[in-house]
Amino acid sequence: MALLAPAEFESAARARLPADVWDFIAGGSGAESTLAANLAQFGDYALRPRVLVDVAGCDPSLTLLGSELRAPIGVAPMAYHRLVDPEGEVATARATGRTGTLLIAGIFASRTLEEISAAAEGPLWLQLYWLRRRDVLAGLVERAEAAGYRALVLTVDAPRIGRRLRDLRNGFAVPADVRAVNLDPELMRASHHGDAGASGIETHAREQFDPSLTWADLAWLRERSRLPLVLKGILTAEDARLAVEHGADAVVVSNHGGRQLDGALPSLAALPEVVDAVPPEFPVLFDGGVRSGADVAVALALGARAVLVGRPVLWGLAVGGEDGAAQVLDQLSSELTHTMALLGRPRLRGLDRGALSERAGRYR
Ligand SMILES: Cc1cc2nc3c(=O)[nH]c(=O)nc-3n(C[C@H](O)[C@H](O)[C@H](O)COP(=O)(O)O)c2cc1C
Ligand SMILES: O=C(O)C(=O)c1ccccc1
Repeated sequence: MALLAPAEFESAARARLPADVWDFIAGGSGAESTLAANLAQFGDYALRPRVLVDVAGCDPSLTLLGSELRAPIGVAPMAYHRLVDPEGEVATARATGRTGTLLIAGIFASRTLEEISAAAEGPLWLQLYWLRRRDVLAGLVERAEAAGYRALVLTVDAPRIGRRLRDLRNGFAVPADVRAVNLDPELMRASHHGDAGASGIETHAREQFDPSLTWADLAWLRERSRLPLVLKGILTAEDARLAVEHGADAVVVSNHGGRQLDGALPSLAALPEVVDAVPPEFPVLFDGGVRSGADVAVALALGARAVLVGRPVLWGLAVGGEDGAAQVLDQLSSELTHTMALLGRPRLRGLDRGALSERAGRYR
């Protein structure tokens, strides 16, 4: 049966993946309360459609930090796309190119930065974790610039990895044939050895991530690159202001898809305070629980400039490789256009809080 909406790819993907890989992708940290709340929070909002507005030229295109997009939609940085498809990030890059969406490749990509950029027709950004080995980080930044990546996304919500109980129970280890090929194998060794009580991912992050990173260190990264710097994992007005003060070019409101601090506020609940804390033109991106074009519209109406989508892209990739990922992205983007038309807001700028009705826990 045809899969007609992003959410319909979930069970099809699950049926195709080994149980421990499924758990790694689907899971969150702790009791998974933040994971669930990310989805549930969209239920606080309903759309307020205006009628008899000319929507003949509905247009969701935009330029974001110099990157031209056909829709305000990007693929959130995720490790190891080869866990779900043999072509991995190369397939994802072709899918974003076809759909005019953004790809944020992860530092733990399972294809080289150069292979990914050769496959990408559209804009490409690179996500980084702050490794203890700053020389390795500097090398990656240099390679990214040379390969045409257009922004750096530093993930700031992971001084250590969240306690992901599914991965601990499964003793999840990254399979030997799926590798973070942009990093020295020596740095990645722990990722491939899970056992009951310790996932490979957690051990690896404990060894390699620098938990002493603070705001003052950002200058080091700034000095090494002229690319725009995006901070991913901001959930409060206080940190949004600090991000602006320390020269970030954008932030991503995110709780890492419920995979880091369990009990953290749902991403959508944090969005308005972050938007209100930054200057009017400062780009605020959003991720966490976006599963439909209507969800995209809600996040945009709350002030996000663009949204990132995580798990649904891996579902698409697992089900149909490049075509599957492209279908998910295409569906999100055409659902958004459809929503804008029926909502009577044919322009992204017209999507504001007036498009929403808010009642806690009421609508879904
Ligand atoms: C399998 C998987 C791997 C991820 N790997 C990373 C990563 O390496 N770096 C990062 O910043 N975020 C990572 N994330 C978090 C995503 O970038 C994003 O914040 C989250 O998935 C958004 O929520 P959603 O899946 O509900 O759309 C990962 C998420 C998943 C599901
Ligand atoms: O960031 C993550 O969520 C994640 O799953 C991950 C994967 C590899 C290394 C570190 C974190």
